Amino acid sequence: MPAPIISFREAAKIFPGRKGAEVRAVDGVTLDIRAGEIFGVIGYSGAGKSTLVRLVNALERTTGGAVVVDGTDLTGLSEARLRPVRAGIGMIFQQFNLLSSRTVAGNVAYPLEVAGWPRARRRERVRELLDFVGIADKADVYPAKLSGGQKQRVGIARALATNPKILLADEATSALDPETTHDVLALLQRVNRELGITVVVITHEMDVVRSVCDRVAVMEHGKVVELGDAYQVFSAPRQDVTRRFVSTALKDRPSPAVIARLRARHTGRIVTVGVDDVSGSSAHVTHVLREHGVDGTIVYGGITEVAERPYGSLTLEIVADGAAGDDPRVEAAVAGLRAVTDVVDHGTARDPLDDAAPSGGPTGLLEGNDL
Ligand SMILES: Nc1ncnc2c1ncn2[C@@H]1O[C@H](COP(=O)(O)OP(=O)(O)OP(=O)(O)O)[C@@H](O)[C@H]1O
Repeated sequence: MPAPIISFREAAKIFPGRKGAEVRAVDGVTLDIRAGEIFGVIGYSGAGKSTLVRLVNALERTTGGAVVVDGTDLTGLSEARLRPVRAGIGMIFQQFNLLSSRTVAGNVAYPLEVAGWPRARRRERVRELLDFVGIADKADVYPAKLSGGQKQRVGIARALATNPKILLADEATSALDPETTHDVLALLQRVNRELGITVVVITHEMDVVRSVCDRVAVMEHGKVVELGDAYQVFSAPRQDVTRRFVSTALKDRPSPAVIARLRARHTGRIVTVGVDDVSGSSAHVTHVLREHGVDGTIVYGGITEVAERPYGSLTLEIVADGAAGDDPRVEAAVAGLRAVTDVVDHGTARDPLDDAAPSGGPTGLLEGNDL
């Protein structure tokens, strides 16, 4: 297992609040972020995500516990001793934080000027960075003339200028439309894979975690309440807060209202089956239906990717001989499906079932998206 590049050890940040009350923004977090991964921190507003990540570059100092970055314990370090640690960390922001009085090239050159790079090397490096992020043609343009996606590319180029080992992305795509979000996330993936940079992504969007994160920590009230591989967290969320986030990113499960409409529209047996790359691949499902001599028509659902692996569910209307009504073959097919994947049996219009509990396969079923 790769060594951690960032370790939180019972890390705490308590702010003095109003009327002597205190705000426990980060409340005893113990967590390792591994070198080379894309790590997501997700939580609702006020959960403590930004504060946690600001402890990494000491924009905030801990009030308890420790944060160790690339082997250096930041606790009590002087500003001078923090400087080399900070030089190894780049950061990008939701609002981009570009200097409006400087051109794109000027913005990217800024950290190099601060670090004392000579002019010729600066020029070369800026060109290289703008090429990497795909906006070489905008070098002489001012930020006001750029789209949000282009501004974030400048932010990324600037953050990478001095070759950091870690990139902190604080809601970096929250101000962007879905298509631009996709492009910027793809760029962050290249930063991770091609440059070997550890990326920490703070977000309130589970879709961001779904598309790029290897692992994820879910924060609530300053604490990490769930931690794991993104795929595992999606397929078997343990906490309510995590389930709520997961259901915002996976729209494949029919809500009770949708199930009622499906039952009204289709006379056959309505069954939702999980699809993943371990147990319930759609090939297995098709095979079971054929084996029992029944037909399955897809009436709802979707398969997407979580951490680049297939995940989702299909809701099927299962009938034997094209006829509605009880048939032992349908019953046997549903039992057969339970042997290969997780199944929720919604029954039929005449005989509805409310089989909300997960059953069958190895992973827990997600609950409906009836939020
Ligand atoms: N400088 C500060 N002084 C006092 N309280 C603060 C300060 N910074 C953050 N907090 C409080 O700490 C808690 C956690 O804030 P934080 O910004 O880390 O949460 P977050 O999960 O990043 O939320 P958001 O997405 O809204 O920024 C909140 O209650 C916030 O009001």
